[in-house]
Amino acid sequence: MTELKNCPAPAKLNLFLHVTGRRADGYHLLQTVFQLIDHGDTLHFTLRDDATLRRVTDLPGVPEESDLIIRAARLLQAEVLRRTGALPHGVDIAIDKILPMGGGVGGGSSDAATTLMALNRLWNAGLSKQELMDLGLPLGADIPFFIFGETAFAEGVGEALRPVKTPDCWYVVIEPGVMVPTAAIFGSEQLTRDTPVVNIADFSSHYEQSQDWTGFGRNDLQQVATKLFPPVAEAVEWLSAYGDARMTGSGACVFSAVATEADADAVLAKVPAKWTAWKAKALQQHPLIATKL
Ligand SMILES: C[C@@](CO)(OP(=O)(O)O)[C@H](O)COP(=O)(O)OP(=O)(O)OC[C@H]1O[C@@H](n2ccc(N)nc2=O)[C@H](O)[C@@H]1O
Ligand SMILES: Nc1ncnc2c1ncn2[C@@H]1O[C@H](COP(=O)(O)OP(=O)(O)O)[C@@H](O)[C@H]1O
Repeated sequence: MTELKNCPAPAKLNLFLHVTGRRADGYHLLQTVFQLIDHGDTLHFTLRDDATLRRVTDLPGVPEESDLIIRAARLLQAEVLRRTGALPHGVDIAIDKILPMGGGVGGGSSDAATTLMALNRLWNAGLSKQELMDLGLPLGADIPFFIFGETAFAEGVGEALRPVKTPDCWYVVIEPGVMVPTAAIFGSEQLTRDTPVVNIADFSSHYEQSQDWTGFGRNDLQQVATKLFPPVAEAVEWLSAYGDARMTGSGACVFSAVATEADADAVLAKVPAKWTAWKAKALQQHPLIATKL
């Protein structure tokens, strides 16, 4: 095999996100549910004759060397060299980028996760799922989740994962048009860091009992993000007229659950033209799992 085309890198939504404490190194302890959705980037990998790793698509604002795709590929290439004593082939990586950057939908992390899974296969590197997750974690806390490959209840900084069943619904997602820097949100003095710990059963029973689409818990990062970035507050306020609108991750995207695709279309038809908005269906599994990558 010399190429892998059309590899999906789906987005995630944080259905709730609680900050429950802080580690000694300053990183925040979280509880969250990562929901996979059927909207994302697409990556294409072609082996090269030399050992060079290249991104062949321009991504404005993200230099090739700092792209998480290239950084992930480099990490795996070094790991293969360490294990086998031989440097694997280089690769050209093209990306159809549709996910907003700094949107809280995990685009960069998902791109990196798909890269690790695809190159593990192309290079016959033979790393286990857990080994790939461990390799990806230093690049970004969301990367292990995308490799885990199932909608999950997460703890720690997001790396302690358990599969969880979530509603089989649709989501309307609004991009408020700003990029929210994650560090600024976690670094804010206004952030509350003491939300009581919940159980996975609390989350599951919420959806068994609720008759509407009100979400479980809340996003503790939302209050800080909406104060610092008024367009996020505006999007939450607008979408709240149609359901329980909340921010995903550290923002900026805002989402609301609806029962059907037709319900999503009805809301999308009313979204003000100044915002980009889209619909997505909840997924229980990463689409790459079905292709046995
Ligand atoms: C908030 C979440 C929720 O899924 O996702 P996004 O909204 O970014 O997609 C993640 O926890 C994002 O984790 P990660 O992707 O590692 O964040 P980065 O952008 O690398 O972190 C930038 C900075 O935020 C702080 N940070 C990040 C994560 C965390 N649990 N505690 C922190 O204090 C650290 O200071 C870190 O240096
Ligand atoms: N392949 C990539 N796609 C998107 N962003 C990337 C990528 N590689 C590096 N980045 C950097 O990571 C930052 C966070 O991007 P992203 O993961 O899309 O947002 P979020 O973490 O809010 O979901 C971006 O601002 C960008 O500078």
